[in-house]
Amino acid sequence: MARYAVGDLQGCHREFVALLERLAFDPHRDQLWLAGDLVNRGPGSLDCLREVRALGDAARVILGNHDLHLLAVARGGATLKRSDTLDAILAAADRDSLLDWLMQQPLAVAEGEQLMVHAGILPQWSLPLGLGLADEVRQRLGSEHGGAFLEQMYGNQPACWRDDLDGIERLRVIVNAFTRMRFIDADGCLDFAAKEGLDSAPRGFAPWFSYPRADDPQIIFGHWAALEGHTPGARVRAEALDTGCVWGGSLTALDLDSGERISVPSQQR
Ligand SMILES: Nc1ncnc2c1ncn2[C@@H]1O[C@H](COP(=O)(O)OP(=O)(O)OP(=O)(O)OP(=O)(O)OC[C@H]2O[C@@H](n3cnc4c(N)ncnc43)[C@H](O)[C@@H]2O)[C@@H](O)[C@H]1O
Repeated sequence: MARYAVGDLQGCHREFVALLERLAFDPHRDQLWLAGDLVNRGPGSLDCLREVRALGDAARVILGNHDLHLLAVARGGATLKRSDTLDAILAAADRDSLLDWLMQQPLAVAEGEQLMVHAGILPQWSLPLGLGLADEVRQRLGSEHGGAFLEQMYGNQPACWRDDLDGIERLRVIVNAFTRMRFIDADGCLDFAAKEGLDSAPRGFAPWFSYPRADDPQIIFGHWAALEGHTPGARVRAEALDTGCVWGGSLTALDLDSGERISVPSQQR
């Protein structure tokens, strides 16, 4: 059995198919972890959703900010943005079953010492605490209050985690850390403005992976395309897998057992 993790698809369906072929991926035998952002910005979001869901138990999926945006538009009253490419999903005959499936996905997946998250994990969250917090969001999304939560999810405040946060403020920090984080300060407060390379760090902020942790999981993440798969200065075991397929880069898989990276070139642009 082979186990692979793949970075952000963002609707890069042709590249996804090419990558699975390249891996000789067999869903009866192998396992595929997907680091979130299956959809948006690329042209094949609907096909990506269908393809991943069809993998059944062979796929382990987490939610990224764009997946949550799709859910917020479909079920939380949020509006589409001009750059969104989600119309085909919203108009699809199987829309509801796809969205029901997506809504059940977690914010984190862990096996042994390996953790997969979309954006990252705050350095002050141990692995068990982080998994518990991710589960709080999963339970809310999967509950009868899931739609109400999606209506309140957007927002940048509070920017800092506190153990005593509760209600929507608590859930919002959890969502933002797991799905939108790039730069944080020494107190673990999130910046939401800088999206590009490491030299775009605001004063007093640094990449989340440059802060040491008390434990040492291997942290597999996507989200940050400008890293181009690299984590210079990391003080944790971090594997950046968003190699910017939708921006003309490549789609990358990490062999979770050997550490080998396998990429196919983007066909976008
Ligand atoms: N709780 C919540 N609150 C608020 N919003 C929420 C939310 N939950 C979900 N959302 C939603 O999240 C969605 C995305 O928000 P945005 O704010 O538009 O997304 P983003 O940070 O740009 O994220 P993205 O995932 O696209 O980043 P990427 O690194 O690929 O691209 C980032 C930049 O990197 C650049 N880039 C890519 N490759 C690069 C490279 N090699 N070098 C330099 N720059 C590169 C790109 O040009 C791009 O500008 C929105 O629809 C929003 O509604």
